[in-house]
Amino acid sequence: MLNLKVSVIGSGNWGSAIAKIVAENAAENRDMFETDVRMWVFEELVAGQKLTEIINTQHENVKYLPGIKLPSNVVAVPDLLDAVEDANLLVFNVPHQFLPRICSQLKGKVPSTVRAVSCIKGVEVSGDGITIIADYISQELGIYCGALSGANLAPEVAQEKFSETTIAYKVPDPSDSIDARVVRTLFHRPYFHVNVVADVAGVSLCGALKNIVALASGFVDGMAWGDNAKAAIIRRGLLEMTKFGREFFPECKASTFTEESCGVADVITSCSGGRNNKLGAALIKTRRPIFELEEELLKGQKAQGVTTAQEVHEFLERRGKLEDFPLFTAVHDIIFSGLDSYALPQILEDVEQKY
Ligand SMILES: NC(=O)c1ccc[n+]([C@@H]2O[C@H](COP(=O)([O-])OP(=O)(O)OC[C@H]3O[C@@H](n4cnc5c(N)ncnc54)[C@H](O)[C@@H]3O)[C@@H](O)[C@H]2O)c1
Ligand SMILES: O=P(O)(O)OC[C@H](O)CO
Repeated sequence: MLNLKVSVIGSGNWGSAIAKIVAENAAENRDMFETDVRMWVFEELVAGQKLTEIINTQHENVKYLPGIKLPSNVVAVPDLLDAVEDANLLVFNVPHQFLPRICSQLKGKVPSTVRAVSCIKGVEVSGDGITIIADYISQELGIYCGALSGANLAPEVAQEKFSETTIAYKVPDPSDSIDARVVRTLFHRPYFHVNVVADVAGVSLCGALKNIVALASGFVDGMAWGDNAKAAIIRRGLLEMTKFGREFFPECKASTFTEESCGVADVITSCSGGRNNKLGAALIKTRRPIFELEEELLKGQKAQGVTTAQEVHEFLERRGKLEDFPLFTAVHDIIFSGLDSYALPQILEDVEQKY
């Protein structure tokens, strides 16, 4: 009996869907996990009632994952430190811009034997440095952290429609009771197939960078340019994603970008039904400020590509590499500098020979 206590940090669209999966598996694998799964909720009032109370009584996150019944062993907890107390395994799942504050609250309060998996799609940039989220969590909290990322639109996963995902997890200590088998057991479902690999950097970068590509594919939708243009954006986006990985994270495996769910598959799904794609299209159609549109369209959910495009742009600029990533640069400039999206073919043509 391992009796591992699992806590999910985050309760948004994906946070709630992942808490559902983890709770289903905790209930079915009592030899490995404690049945109750705590889910930290950033407390807010919904129609005058605390969201944690609604989740714990109605078993539904009515704001961020409406229409989906959560298992009764998902326990919503408003206090972050209460949510992680005595936990053996932490599952991080918040929009990445909120992570630094969460980590600063947890710093020094989590034993080094605790293990973590990050489901967050983003990066941390400071100065001319860039850090994948799993490493950021490891550095801030002094614990090992792996990464989960895949072609996983949360509403479809929550409705138990078939999808696949990739988990990068390298057991940090051979004596660990939390190994790849335990991690897979926690996340794998008949409708949610998990493949465990070792490439934490590759899996993390795929998840972060595809959101920039999805914004560009939204621009294509906004201009009604059709499927050929979208395929071109996907191709160029994948080239820039792999080039970025090769150049700044040489430990990445090329096969992660092509063979795993977190790679090509996630680019395809995000460029079809994702929030970043939707926001990119709305931007081109309205030319309204992006964060205003995000609030209006997503109602509290976040499109991570916007902040990631800003962060990646800042990093590339400091490194003098903007010209080597014309699509990433154009996405930033279309959102923040008023670049005309109709210039995309010209921009991409000018640099074609660089690949
Ligand atoms: N939604 C999806 O389909 C999906 C799928 C795969 C991966 N992801 C990734 O998962 C991560 C989490 O996304 P999500 O969809 O669960 O979130 P979301 O977009 O639904 O964001 C809303 C969440 O942010 C929280 N929040 C708002 N203000 C906050 C604050 N100041 N501090 C802390 N939390 C605050 C809200 O309480 C809510 O839980 C992201 O990196 C995202 O890219 C999302
Ligand atoms: O809705 P998006 O654009 O945040 O994408 C959601 C998931 O990352 C798709 O895998």
